[in-house]
Amino acid sequence: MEHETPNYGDYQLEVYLRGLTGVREDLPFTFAELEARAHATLPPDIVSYVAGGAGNEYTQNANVTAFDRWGVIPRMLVGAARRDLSINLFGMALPTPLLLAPIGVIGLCAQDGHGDLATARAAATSGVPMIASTLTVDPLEEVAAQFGETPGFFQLYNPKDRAVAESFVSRAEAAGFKGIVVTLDTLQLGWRPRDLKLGNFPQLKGHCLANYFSDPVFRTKLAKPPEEDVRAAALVWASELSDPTLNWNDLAWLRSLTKLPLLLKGICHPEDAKRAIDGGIDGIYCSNHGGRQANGGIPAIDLLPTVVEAAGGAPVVFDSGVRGGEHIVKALALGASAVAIGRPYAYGLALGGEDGIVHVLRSLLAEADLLMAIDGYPTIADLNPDALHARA
Ligand SMILES: Cc1cc2nc3c(=O)[nH]c(=O)nc-3n(C[C@H](O)[C@H](O)[C@H](O)COP(=O)(O)O)c2cc1C
Ligand SMILES: CCCCC(=O)C(=O)O
Repeated sequence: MEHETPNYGDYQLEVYLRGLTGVREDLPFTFAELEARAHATLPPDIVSYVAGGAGNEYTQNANVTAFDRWGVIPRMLVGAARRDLSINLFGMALPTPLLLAPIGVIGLCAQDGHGDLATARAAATSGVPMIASTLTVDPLEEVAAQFGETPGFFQLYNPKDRAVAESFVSRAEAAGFKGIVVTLDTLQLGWRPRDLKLGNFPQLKGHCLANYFSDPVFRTKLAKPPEEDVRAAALVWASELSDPTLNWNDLAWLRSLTKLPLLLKGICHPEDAKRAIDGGIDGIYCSNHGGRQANGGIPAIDLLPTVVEAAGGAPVVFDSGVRGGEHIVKALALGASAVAIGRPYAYGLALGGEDGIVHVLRSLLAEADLLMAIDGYPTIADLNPDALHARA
């Protein structure tokens, strides 16, 4: 059978031959180096915001180390010369199992302050869909215009005023987004000591609110337009961004927002997953927000298997702690339908703009693909819990 996707591991050869292939030789190949160099490049308040997590960051760090509990069991001579990493998500044929997680300040990780547009272009180049945050620097229509053939998802923070939510979703539909992600774990902002210490919340300075400020329904709430008084507009935004009273009785209303595939982000309990699917939600997004929201939580990967089981075959997107190809392979083996990348691409953007994101994605895919080749799992369908050994 002819495989549609390339062997992503071939990036290794391109890198070795970089003098001939034009690969950027100045970009890192490990997360540790990516992070260290991005932190040295970005302004300190952005480093604090992107790198920081809730409390003493136990959950944030455990998200990553929890993957070490699992080992991929090598299988030999299974015929893994060609791999197929393609997936089908809500009827969309995607070349890879990756997505770009919504990152609210991604705009500010780019030198020109338009990182949303660079991310959208990287999505177009790589075929990895971007989940654009509500909190983009550029209006969602301008972000979507960069997607090319790659489908995009829009992430909604459900605002207090339902008319604002409806406005965002209808704008996203009109702009051509192919799915909506409603984030549930940020009804209140977490306790983030790094930012507290700096008195740092970028949005309160009016950063990354241009999409919000471009919304005609939101603008009706402002005494003066943001162009005249950005501080006052940011304060209205802060009070309106999220409805902390949202609850399961609102599920039917959430469902009624769109006919597009609808996912709920932040679901980590099997009963919540079941309730969402029973209520007509199309997919679950299992995530603990990278440990930025609640400290003392369980690493998200530990909760993925029961969420997958409860979702009963509905797609489950996973993020939180994915730093390398092995993490992608393990999340897929534990039942994720797709894996979203968070901080690594923000750092790739900081170091190399659109090229930096593409490099990070290609590196992650190469590492995952070579692991599947070497350990004998040629397709994503071959990855299941039997591929993993759990250390006690
Ligand atoms: C700087 C930053 C901003 C974020 N903004 C959003 C956002 O606007 N909406 C959202 O649903 N999640 C947001 N997230 C959470 C990510 O979508 C994702 O769940 C998280 O980054 C995964 O953790 P990891 O990056 O440690 O792998 C943000 C994460 C970071 C690091
Ligand atoms: C009010 C939430 C801001 C964006 C976000 O999700 C994050 O910083 O993690």
